[in-house]
Amino acid sequence: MGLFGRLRRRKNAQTPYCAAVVPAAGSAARMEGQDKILTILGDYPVLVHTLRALNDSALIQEIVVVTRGDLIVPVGQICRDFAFGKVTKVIVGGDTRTASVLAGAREVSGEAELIAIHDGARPLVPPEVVDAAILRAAECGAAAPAVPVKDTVKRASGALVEATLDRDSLFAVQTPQVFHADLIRGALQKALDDGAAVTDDCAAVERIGMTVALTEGSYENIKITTPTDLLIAEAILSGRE
Ligand SMILES: Nc1ccn([C@@H]2O[C@H](COP(=O)(O)OP(=O)(O)OP(=O)(O)O)[C@@H](O)[C@H]2O)c(=O)n1
Ligand SMILES: C[C@](O)(CO)[C@H](O)COP(=O)(O)O
Repeated sequence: MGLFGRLRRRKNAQTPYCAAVVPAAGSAARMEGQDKILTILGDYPVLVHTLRALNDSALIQEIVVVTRGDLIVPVGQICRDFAFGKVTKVIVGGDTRTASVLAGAREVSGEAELIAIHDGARPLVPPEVVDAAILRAAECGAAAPAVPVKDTVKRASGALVEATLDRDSLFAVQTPQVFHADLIRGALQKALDDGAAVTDDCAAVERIGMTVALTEGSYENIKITTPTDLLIAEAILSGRE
């Protein structure tokens, strides 16, 4: 039976077994010297917020954390200290996000039919965003949360505008991006083999001709990329208390 046939058959049954892969092996080059994975947000490291959101999801059965070699010990300690019982492995990632995600996707258990890839640097993902992406991927094999872009977006050459893009068709994509396990392993391997620089996992799937469904994201599901994002994240967190 084909990839999507197997998933469709389960549509009205239990949600397929879903493993999360958390890429947290980046170098945080845009953070002006702060290590964004371990930096404190509210009372806890960023990664603690991220893992708590995934560990608490009833639709996620196991979690593989991918980190840098120099962070293996502190990250492992965090998983024990905070009793994240679904974390089965903490492994070392690669030079690119794609290599890190693929390393994690290869370490999930054979039971996993779906893999939800969620940036370690997106600590504020709401539970309904996680659920919606997993449930949609269970139906169609590939899904990711997104929000409509709020700015007017220009295409430019240097500092000269070439065109104003149609905002109604533009979305900012987030994580978790959820895929059938074999599909994402194959797509990421092909992207690496081809030397294709993809900035998200959907792009690896798109480039082999597969369709990705979008689900409702959240403007609070920001990625900590620059120091300003940490300030915004603190404000979002305070608003939740
Ligand atoms: N080789 C890499 C690069 C990135 N990531 C992870 O992918 C997520 C999204 O990447 P990004 O925000 O770009 O993180 P960094 O690569 O650390 O940031 P920068 O590009 O500023 O160095 C982060 O959780 C990051 O740790 C990873 O696991 N392995
Ligand atoms: C995967 C991602 O978070 C989706 O928005 C994003 O593409 C990562 O990109 P970055 O280049 O690592 O910031």
